[in-house]
Amino acid sequence: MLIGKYILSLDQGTTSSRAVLFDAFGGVAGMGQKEFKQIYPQPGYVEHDAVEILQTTLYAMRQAVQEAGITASDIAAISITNQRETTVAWDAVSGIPVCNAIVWQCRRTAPECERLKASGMESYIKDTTGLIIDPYFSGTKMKWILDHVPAARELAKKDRLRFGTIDTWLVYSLTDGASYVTDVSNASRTMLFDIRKLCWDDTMLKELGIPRSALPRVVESGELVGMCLDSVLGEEIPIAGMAGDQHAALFGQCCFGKGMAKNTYGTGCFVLMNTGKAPVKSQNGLLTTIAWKIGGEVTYALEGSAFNAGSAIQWLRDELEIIKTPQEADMLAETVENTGGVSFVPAFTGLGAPYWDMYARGALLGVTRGTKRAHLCRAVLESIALESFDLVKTMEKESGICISELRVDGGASRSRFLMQYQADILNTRVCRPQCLETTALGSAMMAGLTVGVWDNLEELSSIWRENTSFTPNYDDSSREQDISRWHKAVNRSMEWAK
Ligand SMILES: Nc1ncnc2c1ncn2[C@@H]1O[C@H](COP(=O)(O)OP(=O)(O)O)[C@@H](O)[C@H]1O
Ligand SMILES: O=P(O)(O)OC[C@H](O)CO
Repeated sequence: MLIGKYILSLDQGTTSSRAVLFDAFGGVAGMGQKEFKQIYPQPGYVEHDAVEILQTTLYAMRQAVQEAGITASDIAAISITNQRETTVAWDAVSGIPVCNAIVWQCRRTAPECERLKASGMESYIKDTTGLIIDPYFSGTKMKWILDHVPAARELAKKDRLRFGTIDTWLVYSLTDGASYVTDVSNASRTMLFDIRKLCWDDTMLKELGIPRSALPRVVESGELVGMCLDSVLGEEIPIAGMAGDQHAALFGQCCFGKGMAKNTYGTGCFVLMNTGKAPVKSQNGLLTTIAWKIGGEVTYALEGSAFNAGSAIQWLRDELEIIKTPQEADMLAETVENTGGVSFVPAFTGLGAPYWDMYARGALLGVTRGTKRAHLCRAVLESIALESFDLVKTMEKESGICISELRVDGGASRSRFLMQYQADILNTRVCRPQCLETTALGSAMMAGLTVGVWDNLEELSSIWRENTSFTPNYDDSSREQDISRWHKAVNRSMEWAK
């Protein structure tokens, strides 16, 4: 352990850019955070401004360092973890994006996905990339940009177009174009990457018309990839770790052993299970993905993804304006004994695992004249636990492993009501660690291993500490009733936008 040095972990999420400064004991020495605009140009479309993502990241980095009262020379390395699949396209010469980033939640490429399904590519895509055909992944987003943004096509002709997920965009910008890289975990979310051979897949590139020159070099999750410019924090700092946020969270929860799983409650909910050194092909609507590659060794994971979770709480706050803060939803939910028969399905942008319905849309059912906002808040919070129930049960069925303890993190895991209901509905212990910035911590751990702040996984495991445990306290018949009503509601929401 290298005491006295810090890792600056950049966690670029769907709703905010964060920077967390960790010390060698995994303690948080400083933090910066800034929300940015969510752009909804039309129903089903979600965009971000990539320049705003960079600016908010720079702001958060400086804020974290200032809060800790340290200087750049105290920072051993920077690590990057990011919302995955969100796709940026830019000009290699100017470094300027050609359009807004297309966010992972965006449904605009549903027609292209229909075409891929009709062309009989489904099983090839599943075998090669581990993924299911859905607008979620970056490949069809890149094709959409090439098809609809004339500047992108022009740049592609001149070999000047650069595509990237957010990790790539940030490293490129922080190194002034010197490093054009992505890590294996992010690459495995593009639908263009062969997760066994660990290279871009020519068949998929050809199928979607993506030029090879417009894709980054693929690196390990813990690797020295470049130097962050001295103009950012006053001195050059090595960038030594990169991973998709859900993969970093699995690492930060110290799920190093086969069969260990976590659920992250951010904008969406993502259950990942470490499946060891070989990819497991899912028969039940889960994704096969690369967890990380460290020290030359690849670890694989199974993933269940739900697209909307914390975003439903934000919807109560920002669109319905019936709460002022997420905490208020929690408080209101506790004031009623149940939802009063109300069910909510947060399918704002379709349904992910295990349903994979790109045409599902949000549903609010069972509303009566007596329905109060407290019932609605409770129904929204319960829906997050119920969709996670589907993910966990599918994971158990697929892996044959019973998840006896669910490690949780992410913004919405702060909700006491949600965590207790999660334990109740799963009939499983839910365990929340001391550090809820698990994504940032996991990414810091990857970089820390690279630069020698930590020496091995055992040392990292000693950093992880449980903070709160939620034990199930619900009777079987109520549990069964809630689950069956949830599935009835999910069925009503399906294919709504078709
Ligand atoms: N105290 C809280 N109770 C419930 N939900 C919360 C609370 N604090 C934050 N959230 C939810 O957490 C989400 C943000 O979590 P975060 O992990 O930062 O997500 P992301 O990385 O997707 O931006 C928001 O959608 C918000 O609704
Ligand atoms: O921003 P988050 O934390 O909800 O994570 C988004 C996921 O990476 C999308 O795949």
